[in-house]
Amino acid sequence: MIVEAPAKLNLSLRVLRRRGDGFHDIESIMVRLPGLHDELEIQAAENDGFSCDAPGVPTDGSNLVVKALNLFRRETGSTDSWNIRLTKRVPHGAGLGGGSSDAAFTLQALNELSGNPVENERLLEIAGALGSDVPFFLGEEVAKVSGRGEKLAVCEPVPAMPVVLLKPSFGVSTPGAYKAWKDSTEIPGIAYGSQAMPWGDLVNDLERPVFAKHRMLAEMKMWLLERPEVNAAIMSGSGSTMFAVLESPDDASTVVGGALREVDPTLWSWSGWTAGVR
Ligand SMILES: C[C@@](CO)(OP(=O)(O)O)[C@H](O)COP(=O)(O)OP(=O)(O)OC[C@H]1O[C@@H](n2ccc(N)nc2=O)[C@H](O)[C@@H]1O
Ligand SMILES: Nc1ncnc2c1ncn2[C@@H]1O[C@H](COP(=O)(O)OP(=O)(O)O)[C@@H](O)[C@H]1O
Repeated sequence: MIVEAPAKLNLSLRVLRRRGDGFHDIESIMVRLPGLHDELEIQAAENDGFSCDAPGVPTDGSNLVVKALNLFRRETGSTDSWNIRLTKRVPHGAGLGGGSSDAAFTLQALNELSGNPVENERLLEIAGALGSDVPFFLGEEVAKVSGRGEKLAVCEPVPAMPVVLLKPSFGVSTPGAYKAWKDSTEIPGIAYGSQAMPWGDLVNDLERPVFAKHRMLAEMKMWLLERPEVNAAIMSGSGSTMFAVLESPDDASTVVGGALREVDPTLWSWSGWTAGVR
C-alpha cells in the first residue's frame, strides 16, 4: 500500500498555559497542505524492514513510523512483519508536522491492512500517545485543536488559501520553543499581533520565543509583510517555516524569487494551497 502523509500549517496557535505535566494547553486552527506530502510504502513481509531517504531523520526506534508500528503491535498483539519505506518531502524540524503525519498515516494504514481491528476512537488515543499533533492527521482537513493539541473539534469552514512556504536551512526544536515561551519577550519593531483574515485571525504565540533565538525569522516575516503580493505572513507551529498568504497564486514565483535574492539564497520554498473550501 502506498500512502501520502501531508504536511500541516497552524493558521492560528495560541499558547494558554504551562501544565503540570510539562506540556502546554494550546488552541490552534490546523489545516492540511494537500500538495506537500511524504510517501509511505507499507508491505507485508517475511521480516521487518524500515528505510528513510532523508539524512538527519532517524531510522531506528525513535522514528515516529517505527514508534507507530510498535504501538500498533502492542495494541493488537499482532506479530505480522512489515517492510516500510519512507520517502521524505516535508522538511523536518519545520513546524509542518511531517513526522506526526507519517505516524498517523502509518497507524491508519496498518489498521486497514490488518482488517481494522482497532476502533477509530482508540486509534485517536494511540495517536495522541505518539505526539500531540498526531490525532489531527486522522481527522478532517481543517480542525480546531485544544488540550495539548490532541483534542479535535470541528471548525468553521476556512477557505483554501494560496500560500508560499519559506524555510531556512536550520530547524527549530519544538520542546525548546515551548520551554522558552513563558519568559520570552518581543523584539521591538516586529509585528506579532493578530492578522485579521475573513475567516478569523492569523497569529502564533510561539513566534515570540522562536524569533528571540532566530532573529532572521522575524526579519523574514517583516520582509514578507512589506510585499504588495502578500496578505499576511506568519510562522507555522514552532518553526522554522514562515508562510505567506498571497493575494493570488500567480504571485508565488515573484515572492519566492524576491526572498531568494533579498533574504536568503539557500531558502527551501514551496507554493500551493492550504486545505479548505476553495
Ligand atoms: C508546535 C506544534 C503546533 O502544531 O507543532 P510543530 O511545530 O511541532 O509541528 C505542536 O504543538 C507540537 O506537537 P508535537 O510535535 O506532536 O509535540 P509532542 O511530540 O507531543 O511534544 C514534544 C514536546 O513539545 C512540548 N509541547 C508539545 C505540545 C504542547 N502542547 N505543549 C508542549 O509543551 C513538550 O515539551 C513535549 O515534550
Ligand atoms: N518520520 C519522521 N519524519 C521526520 N522527523 C522525524 C520522524 N521521526 C522522528 N523524527 C524526528 O522528529 C523531529 C521533528 O520532526 P517533524 O515532526 O518533521 O517536525 P516538526 O515538529 O517541526 O513538525 C525531527 O527532527 C526528527 O529528529
